[in-house]
Amino acid sequence: MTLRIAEIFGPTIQGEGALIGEPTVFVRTGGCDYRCSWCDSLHAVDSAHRHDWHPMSAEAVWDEVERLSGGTPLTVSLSGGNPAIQDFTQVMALGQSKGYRFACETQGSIAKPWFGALETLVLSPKPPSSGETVDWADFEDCIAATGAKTQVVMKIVIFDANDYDWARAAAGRYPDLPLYLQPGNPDVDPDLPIKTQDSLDRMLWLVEKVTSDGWFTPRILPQLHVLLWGNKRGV
Ligand SMILES: C[S@@+](CC[C@H](N)C(=O)[O-])C[C@H]1O[C@@H](n2cnc3c(N)ncnc32)[C@H](O)[C@@H]1O
Ligand SMILES: Nc1nc2[nH]cc(C(=O)O)c2c(=O)[nH]1
Ligand code: SF4
Ligand SMILES: [Mg+2]
Repeated sequence: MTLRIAEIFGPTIQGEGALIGEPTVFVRTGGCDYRCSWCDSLHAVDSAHRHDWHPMSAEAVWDEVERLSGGTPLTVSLSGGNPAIQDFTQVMALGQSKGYRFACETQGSIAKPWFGALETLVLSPKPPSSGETVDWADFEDCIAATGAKTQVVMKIVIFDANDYDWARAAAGRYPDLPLYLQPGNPDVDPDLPIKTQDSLDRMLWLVEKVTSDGWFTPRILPQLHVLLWGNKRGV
């Protein structure tokens, strides 16, 4: 079984959501069934970049994760693109036999049996500003594919008031899923610096909106890696 890999990098810290701050190695797959207008990882989505994606065996992926982590077990973050297009059964079996844990970031459009072996499944349904439309039946198939030990969380990116209203309705559908809100980053060019004050202003806007509405369910977090490194790749 060959995997299409855009990049493997780390150790870094998880910059988003439930596991923020946790040391991790990222495995980023190539290819996505979505085309979000504001995607910050187009190098792993757009087929114009497919020549930079590497076909790798599960063993080769695992060897690289082990090398980067110096053989010390940590949480491996599967992201992309949409990692759910591919089959991580073997990579996870190799890692878990050595005490590594696995988290996966996906939009929730494709369910896979290997979700059942994940420690953490981060579902990030896409709000209207993305230009995509969520199929909630597919989303629920993803939840149903997880196992008893899998922590399932929802992380929603918010660019504007319309996204915010949409997130409230989406959260209402899944009251049992821990919810994380993350302000959208409109400046995703890896060659340009981010506007830090603008990022903080978007974060503040979101915090003030949630608190003034008395909506006390979500946690609001920035993309910590973007604040630290901007849009640099491989961190
Ligand atoms: C690049 S995606 C890859 C995984 C999967 N395709 C997904 O969207 O969940 C990883 C995370 O980055 C978020 N993201 C992508 N572009 C973003 C942006 N411009 N600002 C904030 N978050 C963004 C996504 O919503 C997702 O939670
Ligand atoms: N440090 C760091 N944290 C992240 N959390 C989600 C990421 C992603 O692109 O999936 C990401 C990433 O690319 N880097
Ligand atoms: S689903 Fe994720 S990887 Fe795919 S285009 Fe949207 S943000 Fe990018
Ligand atoms: Mg990212």
